[in-house]
Amino acid sequence: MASCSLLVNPKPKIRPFTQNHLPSLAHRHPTVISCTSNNHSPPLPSVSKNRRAADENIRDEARRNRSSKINTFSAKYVPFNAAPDSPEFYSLDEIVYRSRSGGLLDVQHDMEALKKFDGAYWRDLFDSRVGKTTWPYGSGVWSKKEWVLPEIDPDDIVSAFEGNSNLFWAERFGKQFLGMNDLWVKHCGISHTGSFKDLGMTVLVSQVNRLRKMKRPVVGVGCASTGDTSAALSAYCAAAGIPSIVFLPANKISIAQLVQPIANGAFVLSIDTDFDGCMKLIREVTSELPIYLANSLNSLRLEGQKTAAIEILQQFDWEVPDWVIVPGGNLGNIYAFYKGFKMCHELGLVKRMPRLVCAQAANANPLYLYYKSGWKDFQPVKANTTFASAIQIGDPVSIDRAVYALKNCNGIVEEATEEELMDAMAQADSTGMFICPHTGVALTALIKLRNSGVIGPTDKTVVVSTAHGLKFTQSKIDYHSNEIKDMACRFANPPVPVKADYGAVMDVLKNYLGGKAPK
Ligand SMILES: Cc1ncc(COP(=O)(O)O)c(C=O)c1O
Ligand SMILES: N[C@@H](CCOP(=O)(O)O)C(=O)O
Repeated sequence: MASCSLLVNPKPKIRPFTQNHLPSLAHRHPTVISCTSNNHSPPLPSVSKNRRAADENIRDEARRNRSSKINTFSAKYVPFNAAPDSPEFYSLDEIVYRSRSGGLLDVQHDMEALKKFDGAYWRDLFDSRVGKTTWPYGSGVWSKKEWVLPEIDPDDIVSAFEGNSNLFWAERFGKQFLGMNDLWVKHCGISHTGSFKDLGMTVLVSQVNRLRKMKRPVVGVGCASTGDTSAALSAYCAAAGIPSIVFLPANKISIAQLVQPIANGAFVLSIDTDFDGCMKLIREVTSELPIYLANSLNSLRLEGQKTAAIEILQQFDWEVPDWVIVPGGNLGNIYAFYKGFKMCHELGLVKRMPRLVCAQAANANPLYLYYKSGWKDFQPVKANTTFASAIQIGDPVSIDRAVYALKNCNGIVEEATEEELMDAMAQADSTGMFICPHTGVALTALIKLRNSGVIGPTDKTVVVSTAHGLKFTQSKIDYHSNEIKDMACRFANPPVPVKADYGAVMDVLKNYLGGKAPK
C-alpha cells in the first residue's frame, strides 16, 4: 500500500485526543499570513514561510512532503449492512462491485483508528483546509481525505478541486412562499461539470488511475447515465487521459448533458432504451470486458458524495440542521448523505443527526411507493417521462442503501407531480435562484411537509440542489412559453413582443410599472 499524507503542513502534528490539546492553526497552516502594523501604513501581510519554489507545482509539492507523513488510516469493501462478525471483505484495490451473495458493497473505514482523534481535532483539521490550493486538500472532497480514500497517494488523485459549493440562504423564497427564516439550498450543481456527481467521480477516477498504475486490467471506465454521471465521468477521465465509455438512453437527456461527454472525448453510445435498460447493459458489459464500472453501484462513488453532508455541517460551523432534503433516482446519494452525517456523529464532530427526506418525481417513484406501503413491498416501476429527467429511474440500484438510511434517521419520502416540480422551480427562480427540475422535486417535498406542519417555520432546513439549472434550460423555456400540455404554468414569465416604436415601448412599460409601486 502507498502511504498517505495526513496533514497539510510539512511537519504533521498529530496528537491523539488523550493529549488534551490540538496544534494551533498557525502551526498547522503552511500559508498562514501574519500582519504587522504601525501608525503610518496599513497592515501588510508577511510572505508565507513555506512557499513553493517557482519551478515546483502543487502536485510536486505534495510529492515532496509525502515521505515525512504517516498513514494511520485504512478502508476496505465489506458487504453492505453485513453482520459485525462477517468475515467477507475486499481491498479497495480489487475490482469488485458486489458481495459474494450478490448484494451491495460498502466502504468501511477503520473507525477505531479515526476515533483516536476527537471531534474537535477533525473539525479543526477540515476547517483548516478550506479555501487553500494545497494539493489535494483544496478540493472539498479531498480535504476529508482520511475519511474518503485514506490510502491513496496524492500523486494518483484526479481532482478539479470540486466541492466547497455554496450553501445559499434562500431568504426570499423561505419568507415569501413558506414563512421560513432558516432555509438553505446546498448548490452541489455549481461545480466542475454542473452536478454533484463530480464529488463521487473524483474518487472513482482517482482509484482507477491508481489501479492502472498498478497495471490492473482497466482499459476504460464506463457508466449508464441520465446525463450527469456521464458528464462527470468523461471530464475526470479526460483530465487523467483515461478512456471513458458512456451508455445514454436515446432522446431522454438534455442537449447540454449530451454534449458534455461528446466534448470531453468519451465514446458515447446512444441506446434505444431507458436508463434502467442502459444500466442493465453496462452491468453485463463490465462483467465481461476490462471496463471499470462508474455508476453508484460502485460504492467508491459514495465516499466522495458523502463529503457534501460533512461540508453542510462545516458551513453551519458544525451546527446540525433539522432537515436535509435530497432528490432521489438511483438512490446512491441519499445514502451518501446519511453516511456523511453518521460519520460526523460517530466521530464526535456533532451531537445528533438531521432527519433526511428523499424526494422523487411522481412519474418515477418506486421508493415513494415502497415507503407508502410501510416498507412492505418493493416493486420496480416503469419510469415515465419527467422534466426531472436525471431521476427518471424505475429500478434503483441502491434501493437497500436508501431504505437503510431513511429508517435509521427517521426519514421521510415525498413525491412531486410534473406541475408541482415545475411550479416550485419557477417560484425558486423568481427569487433569484436558477435551479434544475430535480431541485424543484426537492422543493416540492419541502412545500408539502411545511404545509402539513411536519417541517416548522423555524426549522433549520437544507434543500440539496443537485445540478445546475443551465443544463435544463429547455424545460424552463417550455414552462415560460406556456407550451406544456395540461399544465397551467402559473408562474410563467414569457417575453412581451413589442414593436420597435417609442410609443409602443412606453405603453408596455407604463402598464408594467403601474403594478410595481413599492409597497
Ligand atoms: C441532477 C440529479 N439529481 C438527483 C439525482 C439522484 O441521485 P441518486 O441517483 O444518487 O439518487 C441524479 C442522478 O440520479 C441527478 O443527476
Ligand atoms: N442521475 C444519474 C443516474 C445514474 O446514477 P449513478 O449515481 O448510479 O451513476 C446520472 O446522471 O446518470
